[in-house]
Amino acid sequence: MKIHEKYILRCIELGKNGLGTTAPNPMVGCVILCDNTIIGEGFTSPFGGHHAEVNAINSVKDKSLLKKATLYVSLEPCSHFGKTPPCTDLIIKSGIPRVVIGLKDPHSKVAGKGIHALRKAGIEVIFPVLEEACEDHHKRFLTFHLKKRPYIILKWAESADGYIAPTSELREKKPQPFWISNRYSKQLVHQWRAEEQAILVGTNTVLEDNPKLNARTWVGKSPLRVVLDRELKIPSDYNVFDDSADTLVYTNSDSDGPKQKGAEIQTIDFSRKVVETICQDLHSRQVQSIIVEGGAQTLISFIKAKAWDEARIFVGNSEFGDGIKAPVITAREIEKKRIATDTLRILKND
Ligand SMILES: NC(=O)C1=CN([C@@H]2O[C@H](COP(=O)(O)OP(=O)(O)OC[C@H]3O[C@@H](n4cnc5c(N)ncnc54)[C@H](OP(=O)(O)O)[C@@H]3O)[C@@H](O)[C@H]2O)C=CC1
Ligand SMILES: Nc1c(N[C@@H]2O[C@H](COP(=O)(O)O)[C@@H](O)[C@H]2O)[nH]c(=O)[nH]c1=O
Ligand SMILES: [Zn+2]
Repeated sequence: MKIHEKYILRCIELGKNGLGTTAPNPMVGCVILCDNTIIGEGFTSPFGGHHAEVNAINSVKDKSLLKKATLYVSLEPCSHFGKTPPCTDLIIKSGIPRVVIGLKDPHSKVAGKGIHALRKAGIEVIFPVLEEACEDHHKRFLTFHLKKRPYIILKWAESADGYIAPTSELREKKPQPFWISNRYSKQLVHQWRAEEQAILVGTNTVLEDNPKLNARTWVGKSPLRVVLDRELKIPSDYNVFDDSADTLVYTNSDSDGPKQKGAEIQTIDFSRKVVETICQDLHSRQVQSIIVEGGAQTLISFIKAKAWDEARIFVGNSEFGDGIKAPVITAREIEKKRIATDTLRILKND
């Protein structure tokens, strides 16, 4: 591996520390190298805080070394005033002579302007380096800006014979999820929930499972719970309206419906292109990533609309024989691994 690639990879590793806290900012990583020694490192602080470049420069003890250092960063440094001043100004002021950038920023406020500002100041700029790996790392941010919708992760658990739920006779009367995957997978799902900004489920899933949809067995913020409820029939004492996370309800009903405590009720037209409408609305709310957790009808509507980027499928070891069929999906499998008794398959929609 070439030297620049090695340090851009390190930037990606550092950037991962920002997963779940930086959005709508990208989770950037930054390394400062002098005489083959790392003298500073940083990653994006939680939203509103410092960018990765600022944290990396601040971490350098002997600032005089910056005059002969190289700064590596996974995404083009910003050149505009957002919540914080432009990183390009700080890099130029610090006297760093060389900057290596993984990927150009697609954000209309940056898009090459950062590179231009650095070069104009006489800094040597090298880019792109490990562009594909940086694109993958910044997939949420890129999808949001380029496709004008959140990065969409479909997730479900299916039995060994391909069902997401058994027949209603097999289920208990009381609303609760019928578990297919094991408790290790369940905790992993809570980790995933803490990594994304929102989670969406269909009406039947809420009525039949009364799910909590939070990240209660993991550290971090629970996502915004997004619930489809065309006729506002979900009872207001259901778990999705508890105070463990915010909730947004998409409805077609202009009647007042039950008064869901604290939940935001958004009326949309359910008669056409529902998935596209939801994607647009979530984009306007600055939601950069969402997990769609089911049920089958909801997942299938996202698959049909080609509105998905990744599918994470747990396959359990029990067989149901009958029930609600899991969605059928064909895409490139990027990972397959065992989680105790479960198999986890991750597919990518290229
Ligand atoms: N194993 C697993 O991973 C999971 C299993 N499940 C199980 O799945 C079952 C529920 O699945 P399923 O019956 O398919 O129901 P869903 O949870 O997908 O809900 C379907 C309903 O949601 C509304 N809806 C969903 N998508 C759209 C859309 N694009 N446009 C308009 N309305 C939409 C409609 O309600 P309306 O008709 O009122 O307008 C529709 O009837 C439950 O038994 C649950 O336990 C659920 C999640 C995950
Ligand atoms: N049954 C099933 C899942 N079901 C999903 O999890 C939801 C319950 O979430 P919570 O109330 O927060 O625990 C449920 O409504 C459905 O969306 N998930 C899985 O990983 N494996 C499983 O076997
Ligand atoms: Zn910046």
